[in-house]
Amino acid sequence: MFARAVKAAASQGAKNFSTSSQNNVKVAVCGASGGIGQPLSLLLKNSPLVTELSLYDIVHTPGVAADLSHIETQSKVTGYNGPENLEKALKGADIVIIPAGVPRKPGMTRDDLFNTNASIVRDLAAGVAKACPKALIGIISNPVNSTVPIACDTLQKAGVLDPRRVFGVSTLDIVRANTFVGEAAGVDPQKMAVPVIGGHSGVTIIPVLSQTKPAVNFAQDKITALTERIQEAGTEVVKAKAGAGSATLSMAYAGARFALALARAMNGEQNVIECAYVRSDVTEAKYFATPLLLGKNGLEKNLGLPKLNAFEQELLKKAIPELKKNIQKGEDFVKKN
Ligand SMILES: NC(=O)C1=CN([C@@H]2O[C@H](COP(=O)(O)OP(=O)(O)OC[C@H]3O[C@@H](n4cnc5c(N)ncnc54)[C@H](O)[C@@H]3O)[C@@H](O)[C@H]2O)C=CC1
Ligand SMILES: O=C([O-])CC(=O)C(=O)O
Repeated sequence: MFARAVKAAASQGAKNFSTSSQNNVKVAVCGASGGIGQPLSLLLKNSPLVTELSLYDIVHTPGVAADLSHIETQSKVTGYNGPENLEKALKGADIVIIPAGVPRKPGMTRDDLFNTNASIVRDLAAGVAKACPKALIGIISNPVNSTVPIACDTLQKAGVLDPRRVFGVSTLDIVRANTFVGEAAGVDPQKMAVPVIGGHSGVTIIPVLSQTKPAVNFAQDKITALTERIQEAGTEVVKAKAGAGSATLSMAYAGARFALALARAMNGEQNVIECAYVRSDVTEAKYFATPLLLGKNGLEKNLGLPKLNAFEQELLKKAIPELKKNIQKGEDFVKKN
């Protein structure tokens, strides 16, 4: 089952950007004026799968919306500025993607963003609970390991949580793994499918290089180096941007890939598979990323843990305590606030 899933996923990265449209799909982007929000909205505007694009931010949204609305694709673009307009922005949304919040600067961990981003994600999730409780939600804002539990518990407090509809977007880890492993193996990265499981920070990112499709055969020191590069790839970009933020363009690509996978599944396409960070009982951690079969209501079937070799089992052992700590921190925040 898992091998078939990974193979199917291999063809999906490219497909996401080219499929023709069927049903109406309204996507709301919260944080639409930011470094990720703008190029992500551009990619969504360029997709025939999206029929309506609602842009929300606390600044600059009218300008971003006016700009995008001149692009010669069919979707309608609207812009909403400020918390008083949040519910209007979200009304009728089928998919809500959240890249709102501050990014890292060199020397910071993703967890250092918690104090600012926790309340941003909580307030946006509360808006979703009121305006579009059935929407599928993709959370990009860091620290994802904690912001997903925050969103879930906020929806739970409002009495509308359906855990199948809430996803932490870890697609950039898969995109990077496909690129780095493809480059090392001499395979077109678009044809590479590397499962990446766990969470979205440092040791919680677990690339499963023993289960790539096509299979690759590297010496252990190469596997260790590739694993560490995938785990630290976000920091690689933060350092290279030298104070000007973190990954935005590759994240916009990854966010669009994930949002359009949700849209394709909503439209009834079969066998749409992506890894994402969700409420899970696959490991001891209450939230965990694994390959997921997507359907009309979001998570249709969790495809579970891929087969792990001894090296990957050690990675999993290191990830679990850190994940549990990050999850607890998010849950405590919602209890206290
Ligand atoms: N999941 C992942 O793989 C990745 C996650 N990220 C995270 O995405 C987030 C955004 O990053 P960037 O776009 O580079 O930051 P940015 O600072 O360029 O943009 C953030 C946007 O959010 C807006 N915003 C702030 N508070 C808001 C609120 N209450 N409601 C709506 N919008 C609000 C800001 O006005 C700004 O336009 C960061 O937390 C970053 O760490 C970044 C890269 C990858
Ligand atoms: O590293 C960061 O802060 C942004 C991020 O999550 C990534 O690029 O994977």
